Amino acid sequence: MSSSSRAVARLSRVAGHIATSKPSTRLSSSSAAAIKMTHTRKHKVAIIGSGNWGSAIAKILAENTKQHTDIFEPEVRMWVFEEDYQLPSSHAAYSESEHSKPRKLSELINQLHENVKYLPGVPLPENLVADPSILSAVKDASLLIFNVPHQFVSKICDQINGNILPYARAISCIKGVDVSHEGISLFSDVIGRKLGIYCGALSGANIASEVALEKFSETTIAYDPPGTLTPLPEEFPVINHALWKSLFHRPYFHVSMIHDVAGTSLGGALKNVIAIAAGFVDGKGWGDNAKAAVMRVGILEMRKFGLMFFDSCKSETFTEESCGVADLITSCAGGRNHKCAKLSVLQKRPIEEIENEVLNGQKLQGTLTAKEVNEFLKARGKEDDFPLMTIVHKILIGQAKVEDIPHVI
Ligand SMILES: NC(=O)c1ccc[n+]([C@@H]2O[C@H](COP(=O)([O-])OP(=O)(O)OC[C@H]3O[C@@H](n4cnc5c(N)ncnc54)[C@H](O)[C@@H]3O)[C@@H](O)[C@H]2O)c1
Ligand SMILES: O=P(O)(O)OC[C@H](O)CO
Repeated sequence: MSSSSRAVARLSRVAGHIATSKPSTRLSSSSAAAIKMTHTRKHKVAIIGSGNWGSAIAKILAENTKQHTDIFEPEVRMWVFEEDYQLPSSHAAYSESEHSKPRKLSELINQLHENVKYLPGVPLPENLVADPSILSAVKDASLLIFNVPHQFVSKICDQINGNILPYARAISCIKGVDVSHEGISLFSDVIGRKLGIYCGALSGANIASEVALEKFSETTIAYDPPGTLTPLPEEFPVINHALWKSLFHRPYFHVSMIHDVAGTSLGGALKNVIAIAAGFVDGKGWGDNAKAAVMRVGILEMRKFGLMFFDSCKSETFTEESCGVADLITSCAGGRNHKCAKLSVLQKRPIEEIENEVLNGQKLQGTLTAKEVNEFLKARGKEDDFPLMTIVHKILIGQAKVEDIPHVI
């Protein structure tokens, strides 16, 4: 084992996340029936985050808590990073007396049942309550769903540390990695370590706007808790694969449950870097064959990265699950990272300028991830093992050109 993978394995153990070689499980859509009905308490669900994906997932959660009231409290709290928002006069609910000035986004969401800024045009269930106080949002929640751009996670965990149920369990829907001088960590591990709870991961080929419009897609949830957690009181329904499936699965959003948290998280994080390369190639107008070459090399580098640095990572997660190759394909076709990279080539402008101009407050994850992954690889002398991810970072910082991409394919 290399020194870096030893360091990573140490970090994983500190986080209490030691992967096993358990096989993946695929559950039937009637998994709610598989949950024993001997409990007297129900799970309360909170979602931390209300951006584009945060709101789309919150909609799913609220639909399912309303449907499975034997397992879940119907009300879902959604933490909103508060901001003022001016409702456009073209909005159907606009009234001169109420909306002529900017209003708090959380108030608008609760009044209109729509996240008018980050998921406009999509009705949200009325049992979804926007909450600008993070402590109030997570209070008494036994199921915590983290869904914010990855750069904000650490601070959020610091804010809620000590204010959550000790037996809560979490799922991270975040696509990114945490790089520090100690090494690289999955956000599921960061959340678990900072809060002293267990956190699994959800990731898949899931463009938020499509999921929100209930166009069919599938996703992967990885959940593999160690046996050393603060026990869940017996009054609650047990938190297992069947329970998570009841919370996330919809007729239009199919869930595959597996145990490989590292592979699931890394697929979502690293494809964002490859999607930038695909956007560069499309910006140049090199065609679908060139983009396919980028995607082929991209999935190989993603898998190599996982297997080299995370002991628990499984090859098949990248090739067989939605969080692997399928997410890479959709992101290289219709994702924000691809779109902004393409526009930056077409308009010959930095990608950050494009991000600020066209995303209306939504955040790219690939630019920061390219930098973070490069820092990690460079410190270990491994840049040459990952030439595509390395060249993307160099193009972003002006040390290479898009024309250099074919040389690393
Ligand atoms: N949008 C998608 O299609 C999609 C799909 C799957 C996964 N993801 C992943 O889900 C995660 C969340 O993405 P998203 O699309 O919901 O977010 P987003 O891109 O819409 O980002 C905007 C959100 O960030 C919040 N924010 C801004 N500044 C903040 C701060 N200082 N502290 C805390 N929050 C702040 C905003 O209030 C808003 O809720 C990301 O890791 C992303 O890669 C996104
Ligand atoms: O829009 P992107 O590039 O952040 O990608 C969105 C999702 O991750 C696609 O699965």
